[in-house]
Amino acid sequence: MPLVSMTDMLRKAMEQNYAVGHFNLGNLEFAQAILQAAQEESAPVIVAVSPGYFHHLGGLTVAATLVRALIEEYKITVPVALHLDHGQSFAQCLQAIKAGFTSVMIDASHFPLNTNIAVTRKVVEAAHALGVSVEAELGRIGGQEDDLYVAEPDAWYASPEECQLLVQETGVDCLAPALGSVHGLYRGEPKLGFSRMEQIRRLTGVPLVLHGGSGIPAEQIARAISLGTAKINVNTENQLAAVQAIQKQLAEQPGLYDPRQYMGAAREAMKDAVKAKIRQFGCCGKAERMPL
Ligand SMILES: O=C(O)C[C@@H](O)[C@H](O)C(=O)COP(=O)(O)O
Ligand SMILES: [Zn+2]
Repeated sequence: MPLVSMTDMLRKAMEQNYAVGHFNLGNLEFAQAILQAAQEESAPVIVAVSPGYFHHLGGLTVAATLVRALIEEYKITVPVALHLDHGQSFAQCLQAIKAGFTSVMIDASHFPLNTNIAVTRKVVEAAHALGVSVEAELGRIGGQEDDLYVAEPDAWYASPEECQLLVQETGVDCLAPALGSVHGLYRGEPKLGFSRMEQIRRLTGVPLVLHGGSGIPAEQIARAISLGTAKINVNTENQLAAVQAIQKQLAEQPGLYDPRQYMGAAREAMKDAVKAKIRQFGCCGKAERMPL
């Protein structure tokens, strides 16, 4: 089955009130777990690679080749989009497209709005000419730069009017507005900006993306989906599932050294974690089967 862009899968998700899971690729076992879970749940899925992992994975071409090979080997028939996560520049987005990615995110959110619009528009023009979907970001999603947000609390929540302008001026396929979610573990209860989310959905009309999808309570996920969130990014929960499974194996068998055993346990734990997210997002059974 060929890889597909995110455009149709996200439009359908928004119309039918569910979200497609975006899961980041950390190594071989992540790829295996994500693809097998999606296939077993009959769900479209987004496999994502962020720049911090390029070196670890051996580069973008290795990541793309790995995903394509596993799709063929496992006879995956659900739609799979291969997505560049948090792309940092026009050049990096082109590099991903050249490597075979079918979707890119251009994260120009740290620039002033005009520059964000200009960079995003350039990526959209190049990507759309090749049938590749584009995600943009506005505002700043917390995580490693938490101190910045203490100094600039408004940056946690994107302005609906600026989101409208960004979408109108660029033609992006989906938008990740900062709405109080953070990457990694939450310190306390997440406080998503639902009224802004509703306004942004109304003003932009595009599927919305929720970054920092790990650790958000189920009722907030359901509410976000009801307000137009059609893509939810998850990484930390899969990483935790993997490391906890490895720790358990090693605690039970301290002399263990065969990676098939401890990495196999990690893969099974991630597969269960991905399946649970797919079900929580209402995406189970939503795949239109693709030809092999
Ligand atoms: O960790 C990465 O490199 C990717 C993440 O930024 C991803 O885009 C994301 O939003 C996942 O958030 P998490 O579930 O809080 O790790
Ligand atoms: Zn993210």
